[in-house]
Amino acid sequence: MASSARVDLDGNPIKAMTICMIGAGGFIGSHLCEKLMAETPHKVLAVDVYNDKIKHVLEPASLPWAGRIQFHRINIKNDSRFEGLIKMADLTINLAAICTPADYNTRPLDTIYSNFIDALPVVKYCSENNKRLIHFSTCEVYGKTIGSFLPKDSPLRQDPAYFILKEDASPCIFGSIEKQRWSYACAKQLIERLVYAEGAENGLEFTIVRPFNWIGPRMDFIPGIDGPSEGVPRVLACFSNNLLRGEPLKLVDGGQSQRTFVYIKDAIEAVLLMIENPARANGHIFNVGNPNNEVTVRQLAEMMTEVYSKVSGEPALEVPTIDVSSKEFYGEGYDDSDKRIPDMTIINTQLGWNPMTSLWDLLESTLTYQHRTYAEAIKKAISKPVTSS
Ligand SMILES: NC(=O)c1ccc[n+]([C@@H]2O[C@H](COP(=O)([O-])OP(=O)(O)OC[C@H]3O[C@@H](n4cnc5c(N)ncnc54)[C@H](O)[C@@H]3O)[C@@H](O)[C@H]2O)c1
Ligand SMILES: O=c1ccn([C@@H]2O[C@H](COP(=O)(O)OP(=O)(O)O[C@H]3OC[C@@H](O)[C@H](O)[C@H]3O)[C@@H](O)[C@H]2O)c(=O)[nH]1
Repeated sequence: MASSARVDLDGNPIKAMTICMIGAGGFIGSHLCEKLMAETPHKVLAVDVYNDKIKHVLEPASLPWAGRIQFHRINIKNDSRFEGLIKMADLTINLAAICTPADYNTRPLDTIYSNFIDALPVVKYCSENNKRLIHFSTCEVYGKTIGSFLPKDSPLRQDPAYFILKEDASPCIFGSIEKQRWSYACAKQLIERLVYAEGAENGLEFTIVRPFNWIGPRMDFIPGIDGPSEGVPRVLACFSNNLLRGEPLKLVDGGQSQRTFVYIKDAIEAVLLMIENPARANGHIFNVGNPNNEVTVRQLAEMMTEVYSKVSGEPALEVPTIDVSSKEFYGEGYDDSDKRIPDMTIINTQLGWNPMTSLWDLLESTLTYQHRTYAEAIKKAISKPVTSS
């Protein structure tokens, strides 16, 4: 429940604010809207082209927070009405982006436009109107680790100095231009530099967030159910789809890449701290991830298979995974980040935030949600007779 006695990390009362949230209808936006409505007195001007994932927060009118959230169906690419919303707000949060790897090498122009060009007016309007901005970047701006360039048997590969990713020290290492996978990371890096420069030269109050694989309910879509049958979402949804359909999980290039996964609900706590502690968050770039939840993609597949069997009551497949090449799975121009462990010093020091949820626990709650939400629809889709055209 919203309460007027809420205080920030320095003990000062938190004043209710109006937040313009662009990309509010997506995975992260939906969780942030829920949190802001259920636990704070803030108002949200929610901007997106879709609202399916936040319908339950917008309706019915009897919701306890009705009147504190408004949905504006605006495509920021070609509709400048959002400038008015930024002017009405105290803070703008920009989440809008194309952010699925299957798009980076196959739709590089859309990817670059979405992550750089379309974000430009948001930064400009915030700067010109002296409005605070929280901009969502990505851990992909780090690209590959320095350690990945060392010989395979080099003992230095075990040295954290060669793989831990630090906001203020690590370089951004991308592949060649033909590896169009990096179109996204490069566009995100340039918009980060622009936001930073607006802060340095024009006094823009900004915070940049670098999410490290946030996962949980409502992430992306299940192909053929609530998204295109040929679509390729991020790994959580790809593997969920395989499990729901009783198919082996596809391991790209052997599933050797490593990731750290953080539960969306933990990560949202970090974002709320940024929102409500501007003095501690402004001018900073924050890694937001869980360094304790590191696995290879192969280990993730094995764990998801075990957890899904537990929550669905269905036996695991005898052959739970198959290998596919990245060219076959993603097409020409794909490349990968080898390893992503966030350094947590800055977010610990500034905001005292630490993630709480283990990978097993977050998969258990997420796959319970996936099973409850999609199992029936998948059963129906599979049992439909194939019609010849
Ligand atoms: N989920 C993660 O782990 C993760 C990791 C790194 C970075 N990020 C970043 O966080 C942000 C949000 O990610 P997400 O996982 O919620 O993705 P998402 O795709 O679920 O959400 C993005 C939302 O932005 C909206 N959008 C895109 N273009 C728009 C436009 N032109 N006008 C209006 N709305 C538009 C989409 O409709 C979508 O609802 C992105 O900037 C992404 O790059 C996310
Ligand atoms: O079915 C699949 C899907 C994916 N994968 C692999 O799983 C790993 C993770 O893939 P994801 O689709 O979750 O995406 P990545 O972690 O590579 O990038 C993500 O990172 C941070 C954000 O900016 C973006 O949301 C996205 O770019 C990759 O190595 C990918 O090749 C599989 O092995 N099988």
